[in-house]
Amino acid sequence: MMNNLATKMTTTKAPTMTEAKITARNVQVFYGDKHALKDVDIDIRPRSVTAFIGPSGCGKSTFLRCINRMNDTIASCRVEGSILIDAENIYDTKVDPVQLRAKVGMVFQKPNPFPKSIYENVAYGPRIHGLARNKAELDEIVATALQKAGLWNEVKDRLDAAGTGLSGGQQQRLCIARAVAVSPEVILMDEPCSALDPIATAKVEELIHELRENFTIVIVTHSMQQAARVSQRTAMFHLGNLVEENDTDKMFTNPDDQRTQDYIMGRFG
Ligand SMILES: Nc1ncnc2c1ncn2[C@@H]1O[C@H](COP(=O)(O)OP(=O)(O)OP(=O)(O)O)[C@@H](O)[C@H]1O
Repeated sequence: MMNNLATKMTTTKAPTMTEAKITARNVQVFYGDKHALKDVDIDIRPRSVTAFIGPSGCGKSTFLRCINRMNDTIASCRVEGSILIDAENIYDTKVDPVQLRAKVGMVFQKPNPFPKSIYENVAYGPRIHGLARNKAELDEIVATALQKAGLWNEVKDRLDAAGTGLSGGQQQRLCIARAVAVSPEVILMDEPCSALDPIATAKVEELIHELRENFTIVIVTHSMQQAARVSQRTAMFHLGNLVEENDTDKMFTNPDDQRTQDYIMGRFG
């Protein structure tokens, strides 16, 4: 027994701080006088999917937007505390939010392609960030991003067609291709499937599964089933507090916090 335990202890490496891709400490968010997020501490692991769950208004999207400083665009919003990505404080005055958002891409609830061609939707980011030296390189980046987003075969013969002419599910994968095209390290997804039908949802979930090999993904979802299907870690928010963060399997079978238990059993929210 002791031997088994000793073997387990030497072979199972405990997660350490250095393994975190994103480290948040004492994060507080205010909208004017409203204290929307209170004292959030979390370590988010690289190349894995972390799901944020919790009842409406608990602060999931607010915290997600802290990770690429999208809250900077809301005048009444104030963020305190620190968020490190690869040990760099993204709230440091030296950090350029535009560069940060290339490193930390975002996919929104409603697919929002630009009113331009499929090609231009994907090429826009790499072009403004100077990632291609010529048209051939840009073509390559666009094709690769569309392949990674699982959309290439459906659109390769009509790259000049309008992005807005695609189905909702295809538009969302186009937005994922747009995020992937600038080679981000983190992809934030705010309820990316809420406007999609079950088939399109399944495709996006499959895609999340594949993208996890190369990207750190954080997803806000109202669907417990989706969190269970796509994530390895789950964080539960309630009334502006992060009440529990755990392995997804444990979270949905034997959570530590009564509020998580009540939420996943549908007792509130
Ligand atoms: N732009 C804003 N201005 C003022 N208050 C806001 C703003 N955005 C969010 N809030 C408030 O902050 C709190 C957290 O909102 P947030 O959208 O982060 O919650 P959520 O958990 O993502 O909710 P939902 O699941 O409904 O999207 C809520 O009380 C909300 O009303």
